[in-house]
Amino acid sequence: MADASADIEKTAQAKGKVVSLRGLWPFVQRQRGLFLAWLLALCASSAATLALPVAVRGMIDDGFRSASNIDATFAWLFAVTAALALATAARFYFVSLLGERVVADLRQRLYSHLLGLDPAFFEATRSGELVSRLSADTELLRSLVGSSISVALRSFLMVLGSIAMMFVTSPRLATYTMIGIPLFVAPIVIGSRRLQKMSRQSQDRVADANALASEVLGNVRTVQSHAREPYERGRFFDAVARAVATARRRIGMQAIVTAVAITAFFGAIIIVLWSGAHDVVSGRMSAGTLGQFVLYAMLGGGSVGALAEVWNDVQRAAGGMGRINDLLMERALLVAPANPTPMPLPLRGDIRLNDVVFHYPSRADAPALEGFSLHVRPGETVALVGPSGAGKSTVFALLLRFHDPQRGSIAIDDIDLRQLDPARLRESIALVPQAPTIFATTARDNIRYGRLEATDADVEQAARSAEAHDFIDALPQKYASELGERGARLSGGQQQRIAIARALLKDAPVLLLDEATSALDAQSERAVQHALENLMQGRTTLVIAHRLATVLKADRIVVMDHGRIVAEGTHAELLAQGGLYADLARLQFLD
Ligand SMILES: Nc1ncnc2c1ncn2[C@@H]1O[C@H](COP(=O)(O)OP(=O)(O)OP(=O)(O)O)[C@@H](O)[C@H]1O
Repeated sequence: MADASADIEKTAQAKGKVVSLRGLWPFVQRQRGLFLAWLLALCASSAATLALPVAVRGMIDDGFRSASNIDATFAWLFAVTAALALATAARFYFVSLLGERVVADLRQRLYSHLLGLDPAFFEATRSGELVSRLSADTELLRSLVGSSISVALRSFLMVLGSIAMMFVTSPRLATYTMIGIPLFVAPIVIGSRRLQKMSRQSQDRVADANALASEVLGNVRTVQSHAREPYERGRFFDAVARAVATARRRIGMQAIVTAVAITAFFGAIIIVLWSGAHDVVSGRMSAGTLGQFVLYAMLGGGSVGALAEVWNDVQRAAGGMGRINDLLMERALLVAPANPTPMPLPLRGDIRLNDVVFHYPSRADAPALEGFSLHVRPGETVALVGPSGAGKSTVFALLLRFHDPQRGSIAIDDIDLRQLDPARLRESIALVPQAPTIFATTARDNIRYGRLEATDADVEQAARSAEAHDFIDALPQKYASELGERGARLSGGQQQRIAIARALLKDAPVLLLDEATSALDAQSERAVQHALENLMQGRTTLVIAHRLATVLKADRIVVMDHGRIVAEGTHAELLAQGGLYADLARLQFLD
């Protein structure tokens, strides 16, 4: 949690190669109309800006000669200003909308791409990281397309236009200005580089403090149970103080750079004015022309500044796009074959694991299943028991085709899972996990997750069979009550019954049940057990068993250890054999 928030803040500062932004082009192309409208408005507003100094010269040189001249030049000035206002408004509108649309499109595509990736990908990637790609990085791109690129291109046009117009206005002054520029710009560039580094350090310090706060607040019970509030307060205060100290150095540097920039900018203009004033006095140049030149110089200088400022944003957005590109390049491996075998209807629910060898991608040295073979007949209930890490959950993961085994095969109704479309396969299997997910929505929609088209009556029917109806009915808004973090909190047993109701609605022929290890009170236990019996009726069931009642009811018990089956039989047979099962039973079921 702490890591994730620090990641979000730190990665958002990282810069990337500007070529990564090429990945954005297809998204911009899909908004061709808006893009062209923006370009047109951009050209119009740039032309109007560049026309302003010319209008000002007309005003200075001719405007004061007669009343009619005054009216004409001021009308011209007004027209240019009006054109500038209109074109700027249009540019702002088109480019902001372009930014919103491009990023909405990118977000949607990225999200649906992520949903299609393999479970193995999600095991290796933290969800906080993905959320940061979807939020912080796309936000960077929104401000890039919606503003920075526009500012960059406009400033670029302004720099080119101003330089050209400076040469048109006074080649001599323009040449001097060009020669003088590097002398003024060099200290600013050097200062800005240092400033950037300091600003990164300062952001890192802030991120450190935030990461610390998020870790402590996320685990506040542990902190309070150790009475470590003063200690944590001290740590946070130190972290904040470090952030302020770094920020102070940055602020000092920024003040100096600003002073140098102002001196360089206005100093240069004063020098140009001074030299131009001599030209005006000696009659080589009109006062209006000098005014025009100075305005172009200011426009050009200001635009260089804007370009430098925005360049930082462009590089940061490039970093974001690079990371998004990497995600978009991820390919799912567990996809449906070109011609998937259709799921048999009705599915009998015959399951066969044949000499399966499997290790998780991140654990090549440690096989989770080693030569594992199991046949579960249609309608049979098989209980998997074994110590922690024996490979029980892995059997479930392989049956759902979250991974493919490295050796051996897995078949349902004698069809190899690899010949099926994974989505169709998963529709035929209901999983009731140990800690079910309760979404932040109503109780009704939480159950309906099992079958989206189920009617309210179906949902209630499922809830009754899952022994969930009574407690839902007792909630303030009954089935319309919000659950999840901000809604009504449910007990472990109640959550399980919601999951059981979901599985009942799904009505899949194969059931994978991971019993909760945490003990429920006797009443909840009975309710859950009863709900499960309703659910298991007529389905092929594999259950990771932690309760005596479950193993007693199972047709067969399979004892696993180190990824292998070490014993098989009924409870009584296995107890009689002694060994691992007898030990486990003593610890788990019979205490
Ligand atoms: N996503 C994963 N990535 C890497 N290794 C994993 C992963 N999940 C499980 N393992 C490893 O695979 C082995 C089998 O784990 P599995 O979760 O199947 O055991 P289990 O019998 O279900 O244990 P428990 O009863 O504690 O849930 C263990 O050694 C475990 O560390």
